[in-house]
Amino acid sequence: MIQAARREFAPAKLNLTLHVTGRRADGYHLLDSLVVFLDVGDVVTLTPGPLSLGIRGPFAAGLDAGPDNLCLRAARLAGREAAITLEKRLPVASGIGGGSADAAAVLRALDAPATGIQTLGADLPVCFAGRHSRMRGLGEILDPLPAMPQLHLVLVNPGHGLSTPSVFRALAHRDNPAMPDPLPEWPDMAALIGFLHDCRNDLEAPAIALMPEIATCLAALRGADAQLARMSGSGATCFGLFADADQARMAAADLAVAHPGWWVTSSGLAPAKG
Ligand SMILES: C[C@](O)(CO)[C@H](O)COP(=O)(O)OP(=O)(O)OC[C@H]1O[C@@H](n2ccc(N)nc2=O)[C@H](O)[C@@H]1O
Ligand SMILES: Nc1ncnc2c1ncn2[C@@H]1O[C@H](COP(=O)(O)OP(=O)(O)OP(=O)(O)O)[C@@H](O)[C@H]1O
Repeated sequence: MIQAARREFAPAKLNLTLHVTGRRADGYHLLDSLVVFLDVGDVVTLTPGPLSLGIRGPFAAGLDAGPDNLCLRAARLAGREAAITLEKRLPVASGIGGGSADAAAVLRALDAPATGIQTLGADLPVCFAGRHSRMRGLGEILDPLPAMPQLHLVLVNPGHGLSTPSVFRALAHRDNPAMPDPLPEWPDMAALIGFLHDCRNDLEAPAIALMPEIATCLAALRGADAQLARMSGSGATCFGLFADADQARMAAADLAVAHPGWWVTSSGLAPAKG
């Protein structure tokens, strides 16, 4: 059992790019992705007590607190007991890694080692490290990114979850080109955005085929003057990059008014980890 209470932020994960470069015999896909962490996220609090989970917050209703919840699976993997409270602020099954972020936060709060964490999900290693990374392999090969300029983001989710396996199954071409190696430096946001325009999220087209509203989200971000709009992960959350924090905040406010059923928020990057 843990000795003292711990509170841990579980930042949203964003795939600025997601290239699917192959598929293994076991059906898992090889990825090449720029992954960054945001200043929006869930919060987990652990207090001494037998293993338990309570969920509150705006997206609590969409999530089961049973034994399959990734917070409980993470604690069991670590072999530790704690009373866990999850403040669910991120939409569930939305391509921004909520479950993986929560599991990683529980493991950090328990000072658990990284051993075996990928059994909880392909996004676990990057979320556990919590560092802006180039992520390859199935998600286990991580290289820190060159210094990132500050980004001014708006996240938009159409309000329905999307299953990751079904998006991978709907992918038409599985052998797509990787990102350049090595990656260039990005001295400012313009350089990064120029680079991102030459990259892709290969899961965007299959996700749109399954949930056409994703295309509406992307069009709305572009209509709000985003310099780049793209889907994250296996969707359905999309992000727009804006010129500055004020423009991002104003675009988020306008989009929220125009689309009351959507989850809309402005965000910056989480502070870089050393
Ligand atoms: C798409 C990403 O969000 C990109 O960051 C992640 O790779 C998905 O990570 P995750 O949600 O932790 O995914 P997991 O729970 O491990 O896998 C869900 C399902 O996605 C597919 N999957 C996932 C990762 C991967 N490299 N290849 C895959 O084919 C598999 O069908 C798998 O059963
Ligand atoms: N703590 C948790 N938070 C969110 N989802 C969880 C959690 N525990 C288990 N799950 C299950 O995991 C599934 C994926 O949820 P999650 O929010 O991690 O997806 P995602 O944002 O699409 O992730 P990714 O970007 O890694 O594909 C959901 O269907 C949900 O039922």
